[in-house]
Amino acid sequence: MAALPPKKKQRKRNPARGDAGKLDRLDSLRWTSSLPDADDDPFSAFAGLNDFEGGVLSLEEIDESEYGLELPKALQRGGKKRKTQTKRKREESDGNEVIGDEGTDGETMKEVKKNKKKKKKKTKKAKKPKESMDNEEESVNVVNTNDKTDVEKDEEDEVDDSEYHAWYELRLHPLLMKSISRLKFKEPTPIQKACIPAGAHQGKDVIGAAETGSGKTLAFGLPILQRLLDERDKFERKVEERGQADEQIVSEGFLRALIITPTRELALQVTDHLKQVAVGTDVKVVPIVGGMSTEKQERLLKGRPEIVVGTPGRLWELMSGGEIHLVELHSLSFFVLDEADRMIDNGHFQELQSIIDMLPMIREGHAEDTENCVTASGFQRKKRQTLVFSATIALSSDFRKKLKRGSVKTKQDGELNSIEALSERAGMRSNAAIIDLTNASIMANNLEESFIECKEEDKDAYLYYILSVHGQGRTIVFCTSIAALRHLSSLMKILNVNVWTLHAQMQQRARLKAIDRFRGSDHGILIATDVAARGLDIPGVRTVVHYQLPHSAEVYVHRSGRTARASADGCSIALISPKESSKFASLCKSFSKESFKQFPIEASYMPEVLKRISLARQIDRILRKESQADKSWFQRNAESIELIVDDNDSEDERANNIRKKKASSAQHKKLQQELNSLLSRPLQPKTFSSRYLAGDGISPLLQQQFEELARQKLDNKKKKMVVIGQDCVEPLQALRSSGQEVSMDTKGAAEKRRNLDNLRRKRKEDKKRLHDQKRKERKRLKAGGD
Ligand SMILES: Nc1ncnc2c1ncn2[C@@H]1O[C@H](COP(=O)(O)OP(=O)(O)OP(=O)(O)O)[C@@H](O)[C@H]1O
Repeated sequence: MAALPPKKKQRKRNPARGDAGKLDRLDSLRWTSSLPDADDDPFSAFAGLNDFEGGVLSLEEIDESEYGLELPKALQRGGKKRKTQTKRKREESDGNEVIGDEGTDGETMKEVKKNKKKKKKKTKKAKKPKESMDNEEESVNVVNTNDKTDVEKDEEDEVDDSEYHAWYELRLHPLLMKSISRLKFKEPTPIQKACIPAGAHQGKDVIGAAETGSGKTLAFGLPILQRLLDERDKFERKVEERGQADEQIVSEGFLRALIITPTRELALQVTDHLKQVAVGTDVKVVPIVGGMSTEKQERLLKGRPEIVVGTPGRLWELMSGGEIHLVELHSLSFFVLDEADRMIDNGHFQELQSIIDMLPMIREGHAEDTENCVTASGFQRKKRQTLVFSATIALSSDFRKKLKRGSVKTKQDGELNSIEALSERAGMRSNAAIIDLTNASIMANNLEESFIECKEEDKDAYLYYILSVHGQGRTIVFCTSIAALRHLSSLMKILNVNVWTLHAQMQQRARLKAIDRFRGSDHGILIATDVAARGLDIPGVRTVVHYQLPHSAEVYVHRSGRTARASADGCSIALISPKESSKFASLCKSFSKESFKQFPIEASYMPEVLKRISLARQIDRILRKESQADKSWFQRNAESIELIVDDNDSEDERANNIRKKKASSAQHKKLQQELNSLLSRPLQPKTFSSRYLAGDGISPLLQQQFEELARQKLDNKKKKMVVIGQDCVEPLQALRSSGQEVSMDTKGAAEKRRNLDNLRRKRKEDKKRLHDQKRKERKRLKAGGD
């Protein structure tokens, strides 16, 4: 085991330098005062709050091969030294001299083409010897061995380079351009366009804010890869010029970029995304997250990956244990906080703070302190860059000034309580590029938001309506508490609605499997807590349902942002109970929204929906009771095998329990039969008539469905009855065709909320006064008695 991490170095405040700029928006969106009381929420809303880093999980090993985390074979056998990459890299990069700052736009793409041809020839040649490749060669590249087939496949696809001209001005390395064209990203997204020059070519720190799904991962990922490839090429040129190979330095592989994300799933996704872009390069990307075996991760780190993506908990566990690759940070060139505000949000960022304190100190205008460095190359000793990204970052308007003065405030006990304090502590410089591309509403442009006002107890029915009438495309249903999630998933299963669940108390393997299965199902339904709110990038999510409102506007933004990603569209539906209405109004106020679309409900479906829900709830109750009864059965059996269990039931009580169980089983059977008969026929409006296709007061949606039905009936007279609504109209379409804009009385709601807060405060003060009075009285009586 390596030695403990070096002691924290004392930091100097950065001297003021550079232009002062102001960021005059992004006020905090929080509505913390509205945190619901436990009794506000039938599912005890706080149960799911502790989602950070996955909550309490057993560290069951996940199946590494399923997530591309397997170790190189040579390492599995005990860790052989990495073969020098320089030569191989040089072969691959032959003719790639026109790169980075030195290349011109046109030349960069020409190089890609030229290399493609060369590569084609080489791949053909290389194919045979591959089988006889020695183990050392295999160990060199975890990514490349798998990736070569991708590259080969890609090369067979003819890509019209002219389609990618929008990327030219970003002057990316030819190998990166190759990946971009393979991924068919025709042009950089605005945040990529803005961040890549600052991060990749000007070596600046960057704070980036842009809407969800806008490509922020590559906005920080491409600058990292660009700089690594650039440095490598320059180094190789130098070596060639000198005529001697100082390969020791480069081939040893220090940690160059440390990317921290708030959740494990996000870390794995970011790793995957970067690997896709790093195809064909030697750069290795490794995820370090909880839920995997620590030993295996340590072996993974023996491969000396240049980029590590991880969650704070596991990273700090390994760092504080002296894991050599993670504590040799003198060559670290990038420190990245993805979804940075989430790290602040949650009170448990002690580990993150400790990690930041391990980073070598940066003095403005100097290379970082490298007095303890052993072999860092001159190229690697450049300044470390700090990149901080999120869709919802709140910065004070004078943040840049504060950075210059070094006066960003931390809490009194030295805890980092803001993204600003965190950034400064990580070494952010005052000339950082602050790029805020969020619009006034912060929401993604292609997202249609809507709401349904309903009683708390009717939420299940409305959700069932959405899923069964409009069950098109993937849907994510967000709950605030795990209790609500469990209730919902059980109910939906009883109703034969196939759902997957994701929450922090699940084992890591199950969490990843749920995501994988959801990803693999075109009309899948995922019921999740806020552990899935941030960063998850699953294509084809058409609808997000907020079954319970989240505790902050930021979380609402991130949840909704699981749909309408990249250039796709999508819709969100918030189910609002009377108790949540003032919270919802605050939300509208946060986004300066004066009106909101009401999701159209075809009321004539509801009697049937409610009937099914009522049966399902009764069955659910019986099942719960039965599982309780099963526990006492278990206790009885435990006794028979001499297991000591607490059981004070008398014989009579036991007999009684068995009788009850039998009775409830019979009732269960009856209810299930009734439900099955309802479920066996399609859900249809009560007023539906197969003979008359018109009626007064029907909604545009129903009208549209009737017309569709009429068309189909005409087409094929023998055809069976068409199911209205099902498989017809997805939520976004229904919303667009018949959603009504409703103006929000944000002032009235704010007033109501203030009154409620005042009332609560007054009650609390009265209680305290009464308590004090009683205490004094007791004291006085006691003194009198003495
Ligand atoms: N230039 C591009 N052109 C087209 N698609 C892109 C481009 N860059 C990234 N994407 C794709 O857009 C999707 C969203 O990207 P990404 O996950 O990085 O968004 P994000 O801004 O980080 O979102 P969030 O804030 O929710 O975490 C991904 O599927 C990614 O592959």
